[in-house]
Amino acid sequence: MGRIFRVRKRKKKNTLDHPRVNSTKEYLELIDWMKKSGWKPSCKLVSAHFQNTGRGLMAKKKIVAGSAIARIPYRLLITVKTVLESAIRWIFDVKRFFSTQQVLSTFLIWEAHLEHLSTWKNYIDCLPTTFSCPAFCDDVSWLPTFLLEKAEDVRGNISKTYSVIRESIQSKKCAHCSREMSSIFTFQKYVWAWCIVSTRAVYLCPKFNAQNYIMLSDENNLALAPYIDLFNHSYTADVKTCVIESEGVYQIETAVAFDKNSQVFINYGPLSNDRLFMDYGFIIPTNVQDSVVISYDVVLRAANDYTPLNRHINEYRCKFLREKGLFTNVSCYAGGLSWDCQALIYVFSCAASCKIDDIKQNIFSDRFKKDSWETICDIGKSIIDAKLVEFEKELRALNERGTAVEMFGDCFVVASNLLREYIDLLNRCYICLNRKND
Ligand SMILES: C[S@@+](CC[C@H](N)C(=O)[O-])C[C@H]1O[C@@H](n2cnc3c(N)ncnc32)[C@H](O)[C@@H]1O
Repeated sequence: MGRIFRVRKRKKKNTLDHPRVNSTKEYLELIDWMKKSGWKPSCKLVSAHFQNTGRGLMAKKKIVAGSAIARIPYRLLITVKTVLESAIRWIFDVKRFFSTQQVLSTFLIWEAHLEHLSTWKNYIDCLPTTFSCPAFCDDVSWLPTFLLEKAEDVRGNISKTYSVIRESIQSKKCAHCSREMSSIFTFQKYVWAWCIVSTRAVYLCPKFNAQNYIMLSDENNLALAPYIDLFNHSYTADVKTCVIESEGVYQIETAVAFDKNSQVFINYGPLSNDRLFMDYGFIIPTNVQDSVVISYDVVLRAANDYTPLNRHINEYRCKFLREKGLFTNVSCYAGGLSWDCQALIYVFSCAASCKIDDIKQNIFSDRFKKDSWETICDIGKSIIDAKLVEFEKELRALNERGTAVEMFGDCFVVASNLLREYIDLLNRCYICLNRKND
C-alpha cells in the first residue's frame, strides 16, 4: 500500500469517525446571549456534528465523573411561569384546561413571530425546523400497524389541543404587528412547536414550577432549557439533574467520565425504541429496553395448534385470565420470552386434566420441568415465526413504497430501521429458544 493511499485512507477514516466542530453563527450567538444573561459554562464543550447522532456537544477537555456538565440559570428556562409573564398570558385566561406542552408550544410560536424583538430569539434561531418523529408527518397511514395507532393518537392530540388555542384567539389581532392572530398561530407552526417541546423539553419537578393562574390538565413539569437541549441521548450516560435553589440554577452532573473530543451524552431515560421513535424521532441499535408485545390471542392460537385437544379448556382459561387481568407483560425480547409469556404458554399447554393447584405450583417454582420447558420453547418458536412473517411483510410493504423517502423524509427511514431492529430482536429470541431446547 503506497503512502498516498494510506494518507487518503486515513483522511477518509477521520472524516467518517470524527465529529466535525460546527459552531454556527446561531450557536455562537446563543452562547453569547446566554453569557450576557448570567450563564457561565461549567465545562469546556463545543457544538459538533456527529455521524450517527447529528448535532451534539463535544468535550474540548477530558471530563471527570462527578462534574457538572451544565448549569443553567433558572431565568433562562422556558416554563409555564415564563408564559404567564409574557404578552400572550390572555390566551389562557379562559375557563378551560390546557396541557403544559400546549402552553409551551403556543409560547414558542408567539416568540418566533416576534423575531428580533423576542427575548428568546437566539434560542429560537438554534432550533431545528424539521423532525423525524411521526408527529411531524402529515400522513402516517403508511406506518406499520403496531405504530399506527400510537402515531394517530399523537396527531389527534395535536389537532385537538390546537383547536382549543384557535378558539381562544378567535379573530383577535396582534398588538405588535396588527396581523390576524390566526395567521400567526397556524396549525403548521403549532406542529413545529409541539415537536420542539416533545423532543427537547426537560423534566422539572413541579414544586419549582408553581403557578396558579393557568388551569393545567397535567403536571407542570416541563421546561425548555437552552443549551441543555443540545445534548443527545445515550443509555450509557448516567446523569443526575437537580435544581440548586440557593444559586437559582438547573444543573446536570455526570457520573461517568468523557474523553477529550468525544460526544457528551445525557440519558433521556430507559426508553424503548418505539418510544424514542414516537417522541424523539430516532432509535438506538440493539436497544436493551426493546421488546415485542404478543397478544393473548396469538399465544392462544399457537398453543391450540400445538395441543388441539386443549382448544375447549383454553377458551375458558383465556377468559378467566383476561378477566383477572393476569399476565400483563406478554412479550419477547432478544434474550427470550418474558416471564408472563412463558407462564401463559404453560397454562395453555397443560392437559385439561391438570389440577389448577399443580399448574400454579409449577408456574411459581424456580424453573419449569424439562418437558414443560421444551413445550414452552416450541410454542414460543412458532409464535416468533408468526411475528417474523408479520413484520417482514410490513417491511416489504415499506420497501415497495418507491417515493416514500421523498414524501415522508427521515421519519420513513427511522420507521424502516425500527422494523429491522424488531426483526433482528425476533431472530435473536428464536435462537435463544432453540438453544434452550438442546
Ligand atoms: C434534545 S435534542 C438533542 C440535540 C439535537 N441533536 C439538536 O441538534 O438540536 C433531541 C433530538 O436529538 C436527536 N438525538 C438525540 N439523541 C440521539 C441519538 N442517540 N441518536 C440519534 N439522534 C439523537 C433526535 O433528533 C432528538 O429528537
